[in-house]
Amino acid sequence: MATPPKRLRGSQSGSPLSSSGSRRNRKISIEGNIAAGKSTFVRLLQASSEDWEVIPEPIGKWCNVQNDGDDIYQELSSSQKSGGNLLQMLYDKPSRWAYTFQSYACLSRVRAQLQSPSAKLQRAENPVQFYERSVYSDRYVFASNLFESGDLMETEWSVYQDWHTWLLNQFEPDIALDGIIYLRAPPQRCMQRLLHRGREEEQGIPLEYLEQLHFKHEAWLYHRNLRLDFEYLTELPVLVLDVDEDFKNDRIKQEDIVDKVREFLTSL
Ligand SMILES: Nc1ncnc2c1ncn2[C@@H]1O[C@H](COP(=O)(O)OP(=O)(O)OP(=O)(O)O)[C@@H](O)[C@H]1O
Ligand SMILES: Nc1nc(=O)c2ncn([C@H]3C[C@H](O)[C@@H](CO)O3)c2[nH]1
Repeated sequence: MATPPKRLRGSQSGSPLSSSGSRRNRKISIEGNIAAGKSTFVRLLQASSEDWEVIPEPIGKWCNVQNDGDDIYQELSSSQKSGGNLLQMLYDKPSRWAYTFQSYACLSRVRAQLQSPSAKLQRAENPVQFYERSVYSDRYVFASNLFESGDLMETEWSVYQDWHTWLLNQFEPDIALDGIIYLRAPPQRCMQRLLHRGREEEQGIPLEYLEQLHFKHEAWLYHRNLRLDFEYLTELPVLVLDVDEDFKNDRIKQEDIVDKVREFLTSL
């Protein structure tokens, strides 16, 4: 069982202090169903404070898998190097690609959660890194759902959970979150936004899939009755924001949302 890292608290409204006395960077994950509006929300956050940095979901990497960084591939042409569009492969044939996808998604999320703050953030008074999803949604929403729908075999699910627990325990406290913001929207609204956005790989997604993912998010972050293997997660503060309504073109609603985020950060 993983326990939370020991942290020193700073002033009531400021960022906690690290053991060296400097302001400690806080890590917040933004969770929510497909097309709930996470990217839209993080763009709003990014524009709201110089102290806030967003680490987007590495979907570009999943849609164009490359053998980068490995010397033995240097001689290959770019088409030989390409591993293809893993997101498309997953949606076309989940039973074949679920395990590969979850491994790669988790690897890219560990990398993202270990990313050092930018130079600008290092100078910030109250630095906060916002992640679009986390190593936890990888497992407790997506992989778990793929297992329940029969697309991850029992052995694959066991192997995935084994290395997931081990890996995350190795990297704690560096990847531990300080809080989660759950963007909550009905699956029908997500479907509407998904179709409106028109990402090619997602056009065959049925409403039923979004309903399953919604159910997983609700159990984990709203009802909070999911069994978790990382002890600190059960106590982790969660801010639930209803994003059913359109706030894209409404400044007052946007300011209200940002105020709620500030208040949440102050409470951590
Ligand atoms: N509050 C909102 N009201 C109306 N439309 C919205 C709202 N939030 C997002 N949208 C629109 O819905 C679509 C999906 O939004 P977005 O790409 O931000 O979702 P996402 O949660 O990041 O998706 P994914 O899960 O695929 O990463 C976009 O076309 C966006 O413009
Ligand atoms: N199976 C699966 N596991 C994940 O960990 C995961 N994370 C994101 N996604 C899918 C949702 C969007 O289509 C698209 C962009 O969010 O990628 C995932 N799919």
